[in-house]
Order: sequence, then C-alpha cells, then structure tokens
Amino acid sequence: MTAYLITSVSVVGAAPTDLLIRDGVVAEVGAGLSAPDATVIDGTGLVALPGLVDLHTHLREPGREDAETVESGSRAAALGGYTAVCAMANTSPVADTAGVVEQVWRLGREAGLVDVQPVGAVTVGLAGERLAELGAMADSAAQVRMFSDDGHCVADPLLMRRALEYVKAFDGIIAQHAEEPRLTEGAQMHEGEVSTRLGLIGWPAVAEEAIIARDVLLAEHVGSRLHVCHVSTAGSVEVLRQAKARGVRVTAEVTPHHLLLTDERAESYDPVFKVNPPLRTSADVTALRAALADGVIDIIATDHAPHAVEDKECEWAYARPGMLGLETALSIALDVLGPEWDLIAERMSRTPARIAGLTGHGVDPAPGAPANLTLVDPAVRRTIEPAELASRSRNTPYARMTLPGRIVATFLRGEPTVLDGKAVK
Ligand SMILES: NC(=O)N[C@@H](CC(=O)O)C(=O)O
Repeated sequence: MTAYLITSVSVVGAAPTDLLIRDGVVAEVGAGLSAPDATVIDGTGLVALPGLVDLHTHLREPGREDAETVESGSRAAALGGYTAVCAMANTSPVADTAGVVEQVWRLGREAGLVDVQPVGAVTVGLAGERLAELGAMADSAAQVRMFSDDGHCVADPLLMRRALEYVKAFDGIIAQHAEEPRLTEGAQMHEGEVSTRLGLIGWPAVAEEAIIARDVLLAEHVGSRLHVCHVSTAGSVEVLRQAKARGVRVTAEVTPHHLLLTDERAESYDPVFKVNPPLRTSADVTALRAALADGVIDIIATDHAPHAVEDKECEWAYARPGMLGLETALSIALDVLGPEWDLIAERMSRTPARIAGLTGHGVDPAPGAPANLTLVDPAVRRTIEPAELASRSRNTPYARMTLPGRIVATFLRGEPTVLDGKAVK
C-alpha cells in the first residue's frame, strides 16, 4: 500500500500541519513530518475533512442502470468528497429482502469507491401495506440498520408504529419520507403564491408537517429512533424543535437544494427543478439554514436522485421528481454556511456517520483514525457543467452556476479514490 504525506494542510480549519497516511490509517499528524517512501501531496491552502457521509442517496441499481449504477453513483460520491453513502431502497426490485440489500452491498464493495450501506424498505414493495423482512435484512451481510420507504411515506400510523417497535430490538432507525399522500394528490410544486400564479397543483407544507408531528409522537410513545428525511418547511423545523426539547429520539436532514433554491425556480417550467418535497419559499430557506446552524436539523443529506433524460426533459407534469446532489453538496454547504469547517464536518460527516452507525467514518484525521478523509480547496470557484459530472444522469439544478470549493482528493481506508480532482478508477 502506498503511503501519502499531505503537507501543510488545515485539519478541519485548524492551523496547517502534516498528515501521514499509511496502512489505511492516519499514522502521524504534526509539523515537519518526513516519510521517504511516501507520495507527497502539497496541502497548502487545502482543508482536510473527515470523509463525507451521505444518509440519502439513490443509486438506481438494480433496475434503472441507465440513470445510475452503484459504481457510477459511488464515483460521483467520491468526487464529491464522500467516503460512505446510504443507498435508498426504491430500486426495482425494491430493496425489501436480504437478497436485494446484499446485492447492493456487494456491488458497492466491488466498486470500492465509497462504502455503500444499503437502506432497507420498511414495507413490502414500498406499498405501505405490510412490513418487509426487517429482521432478515438486519441479519444479512449488509447489516441493515436504517429502513425507509423513501419516495413514499409510511402513511399508515399502525404500520409506522410497528416498524418503530420492530427496529428497537437492534437499535435500528426508521427514516421517514414525510408526506401525507391525501394532501398531495396530483401535486406538482409547493402550494403557495407561485403555484397559484402558474396554475400548478400545490404540495402544501402541512402535508409534511402533519406526518412529522404524528411520527415524533409515535417515536416518543415507542421510545424508538426516528429520522426525518429532507425537511423542507419552517413549520417542520418548529415541530422538530419542540420534539427535541422533550427528548424525543429524532434526527433530521435537509438537502443542499432546500438550503439554496426556492419555488420561484418553477417559473422557468424547467423540470430539473421538480423535486420531492418541492422547493419552498425564501422564508422556509431562511428557517432551514437557521435550524442547520442551531442543530434542530442534524445533517445535510443529498437526496441524490438521478433520472434519465426522458424522465426529466419532458413536460413538467410528466417529469419525475429529483435532482443530482453528490458532486455539488460540499460546494452548496460552503456557499450557504461559509468556511465553518467544524460545522460542515459535523453536519456532513460526524453526525450522519453516527446516525447510520457507520464505524470508521465521521472520524477526524488524528493518529490511529481510519484514513477516510477528503481534501477541499476552498479558494477555487468552479462552474458546474452537467456533461462533466460522473453521474450517469444530468439532472443537476446547478448547471452553469459558479460555486465555491473543489474536492482535490478523497481517501477510503488510506487508498485514494480521487486525486487531483479526478477519480482514480
Ligand atoms: N426526492 C425526489 O424527488 N425523488 C426521489 C424519491 C422521492 O422522494 O420522490 C427519487 O427516487 O427520485
């Protein structure tokens, strides 16, 4: 295994130092290190972060390999600074059995670019009717601990209760896509002034808030762990704030796009801006940013949702919801939060690793720590060109936008997956 000596690098924003990576771990940290056998990387001006961890990635394999594969999505993740991603279950077939989660887990290992941790479905076929084989998925080689019907809400309160009870036995967690389906039938975008003007059916904020309110009560009643996917409204933040103050075991994520973009983007009728939950108002964006800073929202998760051209470049009403996220998330975080490196490490690496139980990830570079880390150049501004993305899909909402920050290198257990801003394999 090659050793790497990264010189004069700022570890999570601290004063520059040298980092020696050897045999899969951070072997030494300190000024003036020397290692004649090591490949030297000049870290001047760069920031080393614990490898980013995404709790919410759609990899589309099995079933929609035209949109993304475990390998292409893993490459996009590594290029975005990630060392671990949680692969959502809404594949075809659905990841609702030990067999499918093991397949995804194995494909991730074969790609070898990030650790791919499969998420299991809560209900069979995401149909919301009966519980999937949660225990068999937990006992499988993939050791699933997080379950989600993401893309669909577990709307039946009894099923939700049973799922929360079931996973308690192995300290599992249910990640809910909070959307009361009766309130969003036919919905195309956020319900508000813009939807009224455009004549599109609205997805009201209350459809999200009502489910979160119900689920925090259920989680409290059962004493189980709940994670709320892609929180998008100011009202949801208030429900979560109250639940956390009462000690409910709830965590929550926000996506980069909900931190940056608003429903006014729909005025373009460009379906690249169609997403679930929809882009909201600037007041929601402000509340989400504040909640991310004060910890009511625990993490940034991408909801990387690749879609094939025919599913996106069509009429708004027929387009699938979802946008790419892995290769731009850190840049959006830098844009929104500024160079708050400790906060970025907390919200994009340490806390998501802890929620998902991914040992070896989310650990700051320190002697003896597994060398899962990424090097960021915050001084570079880059213009996003969809054709240059590693994802198989092109549905980035940031096309031709200029964003701060570039991932220079990513290491997975001491092996580079990205060097000089390019994927190693
Ligand atoms: N977030 C999205 O807009 N899309 C997700 C699933 C979903 O939540 O609808 C997808 O899988 O494409």
